[in-house]
Amino acid sequence: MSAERSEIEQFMRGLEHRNPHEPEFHQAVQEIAESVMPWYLAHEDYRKAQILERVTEPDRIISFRVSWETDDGDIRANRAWRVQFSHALGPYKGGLRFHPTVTQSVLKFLGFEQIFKNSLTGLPMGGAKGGSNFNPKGKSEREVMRFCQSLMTELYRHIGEDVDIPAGDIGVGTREISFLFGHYMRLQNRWTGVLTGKGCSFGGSAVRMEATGYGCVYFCEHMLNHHGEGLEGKCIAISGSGNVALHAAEKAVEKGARVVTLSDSDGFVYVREGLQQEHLEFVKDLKQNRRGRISEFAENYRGAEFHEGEDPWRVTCDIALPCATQNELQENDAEALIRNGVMAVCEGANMPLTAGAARLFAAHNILHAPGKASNAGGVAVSGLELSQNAMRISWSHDEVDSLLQKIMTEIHLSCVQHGTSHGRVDYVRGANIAGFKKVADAMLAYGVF
Ligand SMILES: NC(=O)C1=CN([C@@H]2O[C@H](COP(=O)(O)OP(=O)(O)OC[C@H]3O[C@@H](n4cnc5c(N)ncnc54)[C@H](O)[C@@H]3O)[C@@H](O)[C@H]2O)C=CC1
Ligand SMILES: O=C(O)CCC(=O)C(=O)O
Repeated sequence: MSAERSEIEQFMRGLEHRNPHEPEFHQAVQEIAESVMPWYLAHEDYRKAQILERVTEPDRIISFRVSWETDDGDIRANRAWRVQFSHALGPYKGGLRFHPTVTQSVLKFLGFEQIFKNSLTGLPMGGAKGGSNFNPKGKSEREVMRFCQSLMTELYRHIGEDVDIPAGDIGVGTREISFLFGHYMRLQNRWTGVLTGKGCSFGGSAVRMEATGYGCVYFCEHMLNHHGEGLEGKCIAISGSGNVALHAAEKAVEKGARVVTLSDSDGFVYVREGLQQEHLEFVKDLKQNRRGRISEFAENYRGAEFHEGEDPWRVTCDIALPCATQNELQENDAEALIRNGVMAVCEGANMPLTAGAARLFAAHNILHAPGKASNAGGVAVSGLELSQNAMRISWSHDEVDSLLQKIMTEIHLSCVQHGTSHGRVDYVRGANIAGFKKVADAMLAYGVF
């Protein structure tokens, strides 16, 4: 066994022992450890300062009960967390997720990834994530409002514009951010940019809603261009039908690609001719306002097929954009995509590939952009929202979009710079080393911290 391999195994054994029953967190750390270990071992100062051991231990985890009342007057209790992982590069920053699958392990993996993603944006932001096992599906507007207000009644003590600035994620969109923000103001009696993803008429930034999906397509285009290819005419399979999936689809269609799928947890829709803007508007209204299922799209449009209980990875495509959730694309899905000729996989979601699927793509030289690089556009525009709030100004759509494009270009360059060997770019390694190095240097500069 090589020295590197045995260091990784020894490090992971210790981490698993200290953090039992947290498989998602182990997976996210293992990916970073595999990428950075050779470089880490070559730098005695980082090793001596125990950077890897310290950066995998959250600064703190706040866990609390959220009690709320249903419309029928019944009392419910959920569990919520805020994982403040690292503020080495700036105030804690990262979304809130409301979904029944939320656990401490899921939020630790997301908070950990957020440290390096935020580092890649070049903006001064640390890494955090939070959320609750609350399921918004089937809840009335008033129930969601009462839940958000109860959650903020505890969370407000732990956040602040220079301390920790939450935002949205799965199950938390503009509606939820508005309820949370309104309640924060009531509790604190002051207006401050303590959350991002706010409505544009009350301190939100232009393009924040679109930024993750648009940024993912900008990154994908750079990755293709760098390898002598382009987006125009490419067939794209997208999973999910939420904020990230729909805006990725919108930008890809605008750039002349043929987007053939969208999905939710019930199944996927397939449109051979490619989705049009009119279809995307229908799904936006369906998901954001009517809160319906993707199958309703197929019921309303001839030529759209609904595949119940399946994910979209068996359709023939050039590019796959997984934009739903973690570990949604597994080894057998990767095999099917490779068999069908996929050339690039660009992650809109956080850690949507299992480790086995990622290994298969690497072994077949398929271009693979990890979420911490390709979906960083969302948090980057959140960073720009913070700047606008601090300056009490609003930038136009075009101003923010051009800054977003610039940031995605820089992130792509960082991946190329740190991930190229023998003429091939390993985007996973490049993103991990580029993101990690800045955090490690800051920790070193702070001394014992
Ligand atoms: N909203 C943002 O700005 C950012 C989001 N992300 C990531 O993108 C992904 C999607 O987030 P959003 O679009 O914001 O959330 P959303 O709540 O708007 O949409 C989530 C989508 O994923 C699907 N989904 C969720 N759980 C699923 C499951 N178990 N099986 C199949 N489908 C499932 C839902 O049906 C929905 O279509 C997540 O991984 C999130 O962490 C990453 C960066 C920023
Ligand atoms: O905008 C933000 O602060 C966080 C976005 C997020 O949660 C993510 O990048 O996964």
